[in-house]
Amino acid sequence: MMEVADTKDEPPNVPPLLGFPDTRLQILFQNLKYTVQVKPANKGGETSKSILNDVSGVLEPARLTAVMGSSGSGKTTLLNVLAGFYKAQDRLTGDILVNGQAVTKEKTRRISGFVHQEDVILHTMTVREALEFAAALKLPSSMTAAQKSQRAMEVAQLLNLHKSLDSVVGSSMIKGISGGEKRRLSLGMEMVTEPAILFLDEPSSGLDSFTAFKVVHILRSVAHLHGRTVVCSIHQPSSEVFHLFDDLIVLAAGQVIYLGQVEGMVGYFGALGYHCPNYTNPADYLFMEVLNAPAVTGADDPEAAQPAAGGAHSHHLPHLPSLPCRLGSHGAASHGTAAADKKAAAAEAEAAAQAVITAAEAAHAAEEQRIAALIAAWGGSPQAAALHRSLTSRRAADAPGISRHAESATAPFWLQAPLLARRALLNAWRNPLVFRGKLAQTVFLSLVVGLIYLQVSDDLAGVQDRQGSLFFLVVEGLFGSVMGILTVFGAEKPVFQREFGTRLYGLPAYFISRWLVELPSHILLPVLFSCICYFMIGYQATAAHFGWFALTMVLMDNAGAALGIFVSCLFNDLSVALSVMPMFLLPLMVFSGFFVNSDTIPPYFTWIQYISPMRYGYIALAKNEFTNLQINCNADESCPPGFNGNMVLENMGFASKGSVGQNLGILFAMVVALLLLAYVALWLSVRRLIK
Ligand SMILES: Nc1ncnc2c1ncn2[C@@H]1O[C@H](COP(=O)(O)OP(=O)(O)OP(=O)(O)O)[C@@H](O)[C@H]1O
Repeated sequence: MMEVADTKDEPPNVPPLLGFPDTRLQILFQNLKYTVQVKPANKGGETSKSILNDVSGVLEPARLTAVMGSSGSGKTTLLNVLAGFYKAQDRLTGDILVNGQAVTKEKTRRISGFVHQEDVILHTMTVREALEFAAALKLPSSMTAAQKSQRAMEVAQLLNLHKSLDSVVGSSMIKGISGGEKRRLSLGMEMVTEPAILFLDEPSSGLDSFTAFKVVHILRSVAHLHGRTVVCSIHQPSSEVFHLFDDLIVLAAGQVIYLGQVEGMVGYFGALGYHCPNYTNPADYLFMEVLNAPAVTGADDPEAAQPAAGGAHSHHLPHLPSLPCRLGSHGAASHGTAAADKKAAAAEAEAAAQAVITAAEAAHAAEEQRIAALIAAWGGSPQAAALHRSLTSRRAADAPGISRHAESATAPFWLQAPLLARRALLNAWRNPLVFRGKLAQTVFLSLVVGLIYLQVSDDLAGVQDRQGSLFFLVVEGLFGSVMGILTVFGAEKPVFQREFGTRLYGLPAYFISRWLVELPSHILLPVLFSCICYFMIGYQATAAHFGWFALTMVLMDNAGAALGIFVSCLFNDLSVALSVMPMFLLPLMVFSGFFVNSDTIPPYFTWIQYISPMRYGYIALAKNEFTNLQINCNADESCPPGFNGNMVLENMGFASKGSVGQNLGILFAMVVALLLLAYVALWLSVRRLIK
């Protein structure tokens, strides 16, 4: 199958992509079996599901290989397995060798690029930015920024994206580039480096036939001119596109039914009795005649229900009984006759429906048998025997190994972090509603709380107002920021997971840059909040008191943000994260010292108060406000003699709970701990992508 025999013209205007070394990698896979654990809906326990079964083959460098098969036949799974994108808990047996060398998932990722079936690109980026971002991070550091940028533009030109360079990618909410342009952009982001192996899962889906032809032609050139190993899963290509491929792997029910040169496919299945009519697209023939039996075209046509001549290829549905077609009876029929008629009609309809079900089941069983026969035919074919001999001899032959040039570069942290920070800033800038929403919420809530507690009195009623307002502020500081970040971070997580999975950047650079970009808003907004409500409420009016107050609000906001990131990392689904958030927040709130005096908390719940940021925030605010506060009780209020703020703190159980500074120190440590937990949770959520 696999010598480089090129009889087709290369497309005229494909520039040589890069002066990258001509590293040629051959992938050999033998007896691959891949099984996943599935939890059937509405049933307990897990069951194993076999997806690939005894799949063997070879993918040659400088060849363009198509993987074809019906939907669900295992094409995506085969590409994922070969490219190292599968979960550690799933079971893969068999061998995958690259240039004769066994490879880890991580190594495979370093020597290959993968264009996934779904395009996941940050929706606020423009086409230019997305390509330049990929080029800046993936191309070697020996290239200058200008060279990387030029490379990105070359790829844009090649993929006909140059007219949309400044359009944003867009999302379901924001109109951006078209689906086909998005597909080409995903391809371009991988092609900037021209990896030694390029896997593409349905690169032409969503493209018109001319663009699909152009894209596949480019892939063919990349393979032929630069010695790359290019493998695409593809659905129903046009005849022109089909003939651009060199080699073909056909899968059915997770097994190989053909592997060889594209040109040999029709002859192979023809020998099995699947005749390809003249002037038919071979890909259509494969899908319509070989992979799927044609349905009955006319149930009443006796010829259509007969097996095809030759017998090997008889796969029509059995003749179905025609359904009764009754017109409503108008006239003089008696009630009794009508009821009997109705009953007979119902019985007839039921029998007909049953016959349809039985016929469908029989057709399904016949179809399974037919596919099993195709699998067996391939297993016993001389082509498969030759392939196995060749695989065995190649394994034994001196393996050339993988040249280090084949491994794509990973940008260092100092390059990744600023690029990610810049992108996050641009993202925030282009999502102004998020910031405006937060600003409006800050101003609105600070005015509301300011107006509710406007100029608290210094009598006993004022003590209650101070306690209530301080607790409200602590809760608002945490809740507001938790919810804000949970939605933003949760929505962005799929992009991070995809980019991290394709080794665009590492977790430290992403996490630190993302946090640093978030940080200013988690400082400025709580300070603004404090400025508005502090003086409206009329707390102790000294610079030191205000300073501690604002610092507490900043730390509460940051604790909320860190908690929000932590929870959004724990759950892959944003709606789950949102719905479980109260479960985290309510206990922290209840045991913060406002609802239950901290000295009277039941012993089995005491630990919760120590992990509640709201507790430390509330103690800090209460101490800041009540320490040495003069309270002037009215004549009608029953105050103990010498009643003052220090006695209020005694009553609240806070007198012995450390100074304002100490509580803020603990709060700061909690913010750091929550950020570390969030980092670990994020790492765990993506670990399966690389382990
Ligand atoms: N993690 C999984 N859990 C359960 N079933 C899975 C899993 N991954 C794949 N499958 C099943 O394995 C089969 C092959 O899936 P795969 O996505 O590889 O098919 P495909 O040929 O690429 O299909 P399509 O052309 O529709 O994309 C399907 O029946 C699919 O439902």
